[in-house]
Amino acid sequence: MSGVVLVAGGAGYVGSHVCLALAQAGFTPVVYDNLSNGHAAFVQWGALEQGDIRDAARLDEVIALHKPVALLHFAALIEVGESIKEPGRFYENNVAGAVTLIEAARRGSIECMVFSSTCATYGDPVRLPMDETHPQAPLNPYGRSKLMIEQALADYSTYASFRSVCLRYFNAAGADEEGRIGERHEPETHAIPLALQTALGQRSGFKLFGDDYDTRDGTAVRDYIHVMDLADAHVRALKYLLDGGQTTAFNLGTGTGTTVKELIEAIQRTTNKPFEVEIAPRRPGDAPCLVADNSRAREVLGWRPTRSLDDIVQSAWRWHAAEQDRSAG
Ligand SMILES: NC(=O)c1ccc[n+]([C@@H]2O[C@H](COP(=O)([O-])OP(=O)(O)OC[C@H]3O[C@@H](n4cnc5c(N)ncnc54)[C@H](O)[C@@H]3O)[C@@H](O)[C@H]2O)c1
Ligand SMILES: O=c1ccn([C@@H]2O[C@H](COP(=O)(O)OP(=O)(O)O[C@H]3O[C@H](CO)[C@@H](O)[C@H](O)[C@H]3O)[C@@H](O)[C@H]2O)c(=O)[nH]1
Repeated sequence: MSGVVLVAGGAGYVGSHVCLALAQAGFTPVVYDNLSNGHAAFVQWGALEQGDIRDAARLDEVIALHKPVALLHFAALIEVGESIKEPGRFYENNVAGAVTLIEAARRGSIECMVFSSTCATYGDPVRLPMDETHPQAPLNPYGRSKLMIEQALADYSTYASFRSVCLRYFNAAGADEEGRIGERHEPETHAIPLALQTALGQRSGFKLFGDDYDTRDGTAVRDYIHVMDLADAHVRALKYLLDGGQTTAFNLGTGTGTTVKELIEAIQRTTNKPFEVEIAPRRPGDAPCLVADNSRAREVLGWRPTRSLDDIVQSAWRWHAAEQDRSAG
């Protein structure tokens, strides 16, 4: 399969890795990004069209120019803490922006889209691992903004023949194995980059948020999934839709949980640089344990995560160490 695909938010962390996988699979990604949190240097596998998803006229222009066959939508504000402080920005960008984008796609005769959703739409687990039928009760405006678009997409499918796949990522992590792109969020709030920056001496210590959870070592459990495994799932979801597949959602996680302590051990082993870990209070809004049941993506998309936690940490370490060298040079 081939064709031009519009990648909204493709200059960001996950979107740029998906562009790499799309190009490897024979597609032509065109990135549409306002560069608010993205990086022009991450756009290496197709054109960059600068623009905002809330700008209908600019979207019409770009879609008319490139005539994409499908849309992949990553463009969003992503920081949970910020969403609690400024919910309106999240509803404006992630909800109103997504609707503007979907409407532009429909005007441009695009019939389907892949949407970046999140396990944060589930909220506190009522059973583990979580499958796609798990109740969705987000704990914060970020998660709710994503759930609202999932619900809008269900209506677009039922009433407007606009099909979609919602991909509910668990914890995206790691980097392109060749070190061309990686995770660069500003400010950074994710555990792996923060710990690696601590190992590099860029931060004085790592704060571990809570060691009093009801888990095997008291620290929170997450399902870390390699960003290139995520990218592979996007290519499969796109092909599924282009083959006429119906609207649905898939969990993207490995099915294996890792505690924060285990994660820090893996990072110290790989980097061989011990660093100080301070036990801090729980971070508000954090669930004790989030682990995916990924059976549906395995069965319907034929997807299998192939990279381990060590692969995640090693690829991320290479990227962060090279970033440090780049900024020093
Ligand atoms: N990183 C994770 O662990 C994770 C987990 C679950 C879901 N997600 C979802 O995946 C997607 C990508 O996340 P990421 O980590 O790559 O984030 P990111 O911030 O690196 O990428 C988001 C991109 O969207 C762009 N963008 C934001 N608002 C825009 C707008 N109004 N118009 C145009 N471009 C805009 C940013 O400039 C950035 O390039 C997001 O939708 C996020 O909610 C991420
Ligand atoms: O300095 C830190 C940072 C994180 N953690 C812990 O490490 C784990 C992972 O945290 P993080 O990397 O911040 O990811 P999550 O908060 O698990 O991921 C959320 O954040 C994403 C937004 O980027 C959402 O999309 C995901 O769905 C959502 O689960 C959690 O238990 C945190 O409490 C620490 O102990 N210290």
